[in-house]
Amino acid sequence: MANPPVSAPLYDRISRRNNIPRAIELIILFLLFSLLLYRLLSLKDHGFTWVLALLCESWFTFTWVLVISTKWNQVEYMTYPKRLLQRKVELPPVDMFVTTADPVLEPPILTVNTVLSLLAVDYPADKLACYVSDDGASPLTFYSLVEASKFAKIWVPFCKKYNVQIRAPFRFFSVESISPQDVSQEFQQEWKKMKGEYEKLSQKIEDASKRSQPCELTGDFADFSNIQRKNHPTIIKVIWENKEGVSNGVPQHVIYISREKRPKHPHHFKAGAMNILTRVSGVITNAPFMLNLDCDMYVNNPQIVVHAMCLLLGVTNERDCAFVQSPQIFYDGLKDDPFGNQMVVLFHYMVHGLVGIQGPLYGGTGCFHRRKVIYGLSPDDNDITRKLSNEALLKTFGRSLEFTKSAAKILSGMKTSSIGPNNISSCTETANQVAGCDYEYGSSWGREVGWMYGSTTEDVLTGLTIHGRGWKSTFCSPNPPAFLGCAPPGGPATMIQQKRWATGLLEILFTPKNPFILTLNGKLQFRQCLAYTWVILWGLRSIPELCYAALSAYCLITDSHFMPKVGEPVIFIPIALFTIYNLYTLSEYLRIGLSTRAWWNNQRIWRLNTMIAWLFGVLSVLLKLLGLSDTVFEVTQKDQSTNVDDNNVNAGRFTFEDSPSFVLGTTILLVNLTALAIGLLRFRLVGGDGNGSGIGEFICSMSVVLCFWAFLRGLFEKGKYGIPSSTIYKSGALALLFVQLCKWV
Ligand SMILES: O=c1ccn([C@@H]2O[C@H](COP(=O)(O)OP(=O)(O)O[C@H]3O[C@H](CO)[C@@H](O)[C@H](O)[C@H]3O)[C@@H](O)[C@H]2O)c(=O)[nH]1
Ligand SMILES: [Mn+2]
Repeated sequence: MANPPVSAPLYDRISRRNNIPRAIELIILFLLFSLLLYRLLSLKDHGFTWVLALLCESWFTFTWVLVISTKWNQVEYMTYPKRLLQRKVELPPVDMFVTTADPVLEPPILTVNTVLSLLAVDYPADKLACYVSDDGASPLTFYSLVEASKFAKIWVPFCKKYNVQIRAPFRFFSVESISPQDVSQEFQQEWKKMKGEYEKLSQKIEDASKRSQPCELTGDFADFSNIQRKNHPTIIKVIWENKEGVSNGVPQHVIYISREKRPKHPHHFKAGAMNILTRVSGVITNAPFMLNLDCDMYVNNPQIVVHAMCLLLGVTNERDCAFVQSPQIFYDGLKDDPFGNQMVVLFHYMVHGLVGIQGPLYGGTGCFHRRKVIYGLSPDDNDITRKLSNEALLKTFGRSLEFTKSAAKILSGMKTSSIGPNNISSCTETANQVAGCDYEYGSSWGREVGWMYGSTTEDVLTGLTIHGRGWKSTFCSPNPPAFLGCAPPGGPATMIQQKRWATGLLEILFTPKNPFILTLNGKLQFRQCLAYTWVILWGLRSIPELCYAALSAYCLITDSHFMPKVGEPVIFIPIALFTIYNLYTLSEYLRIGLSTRAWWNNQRIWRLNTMIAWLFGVLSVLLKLLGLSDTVFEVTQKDQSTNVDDNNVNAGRFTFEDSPSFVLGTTILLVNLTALAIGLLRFRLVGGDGNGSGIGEFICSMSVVLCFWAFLRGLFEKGKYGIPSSTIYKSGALALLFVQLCKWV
């Protein structure tokens, strides 16, 4: 095949055809409106149940409008890295960031693998630097990285020589667990050697983690002695510095940062860590592009940096590409997604819909940023010079002259072709200064520049701010997938994560950067605003869903109804809605090759997430608004492999613990079980007179019970798969209370 001309585009933007889904979505909307109309017209003949049902259904309809708008034009990007390489242009430098926060919840071997996979990407090594932020201030993490960097010196050349695809060794050796047969003798030998070396490395880290200290805290480790995790000075360590230029294709620098922490200073969780990474790298390498990864997400496609560059460099107008987001895809996903945390469908339809509006949300990991965008630039900033005055720079970026100089370079678009000072130690003093916990006071960090503060989903807030300034973003989903991460392993961990998301998203509503303000006063597009609204109101959806679940139970208990009766022709509306909606969501799964089982699991788990985790999210935002407690970023537990547990047999099973979330869940289940029992008993004794509860209420309560199937099983199980008896007692009492209340009302 002839080479494409040098002017061939670096990417294509392709619209998906989705006329049939659109039509079905509109039918569902029509049915929803009909239901609302019916409620309104018959409101005066019914009591508060009707009003409550009307309110809930209005909210569902509102949500559905947001969904339709978001999914309307779905767009994909195709990138052509070969064309970029053919152009023989000089590729720009990239600073790569990794965040980790807790050596127990986030085993260092994971961080090590993420870093190794980054160091081995296919990109000119002299353009790359890697910075690791450790909010755990853990000597174990530092030790692991030091050991890993030694291994990197053989691992990176090995990957590049044989062009291996998976460059995170733990995956490479588990996917290809036996030495490959159909390859050269030489490769087989090196493969064995490499496997041995990697095993040594993991053993070292494993052993170190069992000791109270990984090694003696002297020399390079002295900074870690006598420190507390939440109270210590900045620790910056140059793990690896390539003074004599690049050798063996290993990137220039690997730098470890544990920012200063003091009990009285807010540290803003991950957003704070990202800002420190930005500033420290700013004074050292100051690359115009930055890639950020969570510690639990490794590079799965070594070409990804070049793919991203196709977009970042390929757009004719920079405003079309403030950042390049890759999808979150997870390795070792359990079959049929029992915890509903792989989010494949969400990404496939909703996110691609966003891609067709103003671009995907920033997802916190797997994202390439333009540094100048992070520095607060707008696409049509005309008065750059005003921003570049010394005074303005110091006010915005803080008191470090060196840093403001580096920021000025970025803002004025000065090219930095290769990176770094030749000697990092010359800038460690500045680096320490900008990593200090009082550095940001009086500056614009977290408000106008950098990662934004005020939400535990700093990613969405930061992306929203960028879109609000009029930038667009792009999506990069090459094959094989760019990055693979690990999903929370099990019931409680998923709940914690969902709760944090709902909290953080709702917090955004109460910041000056909420999507409505940014649409009115800023440059957020209207439909992008609707999409953001859909996301940030996740938590609030818990209330109508809970009311709806309670409503059907209430009706069964009191022999009343909130659905049309069987005799009425309008019963057709809810039945059609229920059927079409479920078939439609099922088809979304089947169309992308997922199973019916996966659909079923996801439908159920998302009801649980909504009713339980999101409600607690709403509560924590309420407590914050009332000034009673602040929201925190609870780090999710990571396992290297999600199915080491009990040899896979129990891998997908829900686990429980004694926490308010599970009390709520168990209560909902018990209430609906009781209601069904009461309803059935009455039906058998007195028969239906057509005025009390009917098929509609039964179906609703049955669906709730089906959604809470995991809890139903949990009632009868022991150990971690069983609901603790204390939880059952509390829920039982609450359920009884509910039944009594129903009778009194
Ligand atoms: O004080 C903190 C807390 C967390 N982290 C890091 O933040 C990342 C994400 O934390 P994790 O517990 O894995 O949360 P997830 O819910 O899995 O993260 C998703 O949601 C977050 C909040 O929306 C985003 O920041 C993440 O990128 C996105 O993957 C990890 O690398 C942590 O080490 C810090 O650096 N400092
Ligand atoms: Mn994570």
